Amino acid sequence: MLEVANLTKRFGGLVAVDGVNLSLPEGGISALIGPNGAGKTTLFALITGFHRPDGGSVRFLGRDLTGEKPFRIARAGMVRTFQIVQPFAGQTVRENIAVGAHMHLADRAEALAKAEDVARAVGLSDRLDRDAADLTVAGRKRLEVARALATDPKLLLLDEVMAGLNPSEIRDVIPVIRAIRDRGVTILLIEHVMQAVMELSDQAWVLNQGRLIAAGAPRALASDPAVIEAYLGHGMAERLAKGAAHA
Ligand SMILES: Nc1ncnc2c1ncn2[C@@H]1O[C@H](COP(=O)(O)OP(=O)(O)OP(=O)(O)O)[C@@H](O)[C@H]1O
Repeated sequence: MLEVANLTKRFGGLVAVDGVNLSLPEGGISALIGPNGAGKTTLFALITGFHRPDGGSVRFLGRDLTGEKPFRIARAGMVRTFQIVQPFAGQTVRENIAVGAHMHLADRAEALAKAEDVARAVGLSDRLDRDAADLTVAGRKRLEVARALATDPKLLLLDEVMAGLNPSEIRDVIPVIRAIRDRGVTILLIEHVMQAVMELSDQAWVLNQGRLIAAGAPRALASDPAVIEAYLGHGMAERLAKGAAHA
């Protein structure tokens, strides 16, 4: 579905994304993980047109979308969410979601009806008439997902939708993401909450210092020495293994 080849982005002397190759099949949930500053959000921004790559290509459903504008990429069916949610204050939750629905629906009534359908899917039905600015952090995260979902994406890229949520809020969001997958939307998520990565994703890629260093089933990656070192520092895999042997 999504083919990323040799994708590269530099910020001055820093290579934030360094020759990344990634092939995402249609269906299911995949995760992109890695330590802070690894380049995950930059990779999302390159894929969805918010940054122009310095090299490499992005193909989606057989079309070359490299360097296209975000709006055109969204129209092609690939939409991202943002870590920092900025709802349109002074507008209701329903109106905020309808903004996404207008991507394909010119008619106001149809867009508002679509917003109601999407609000049900993300568990915001009871807050449709509230001012979006009054939502809690967890509510805003759901609103961000809803706005993206209202564009009818084929591939939804979720950037840390669980950041800032407490454990019970995280537990509540996991089935929402599964339900979106069950609607036929393919999902790629950036997530630091490992419990969620383990529960949700079929496969994961690990990014470190702009490079992909591992890929596979999330449980296998958790014991991969290269992944442990990326998160905890050089030599940690060996020290952990010795510790386990002595225990
Ligand atoms: N617009 C920018 N200008 C300059 N440097 C940037 C810019 N955006 C990101 N960077 C740098 O690129 C690197 C990768 O950042 P990025 O936000 O993609 O990482 P990340 O893996 O998403 O991190 P986190 O998990 O903390 O969100 C970092 O060193 C960051 O400081």
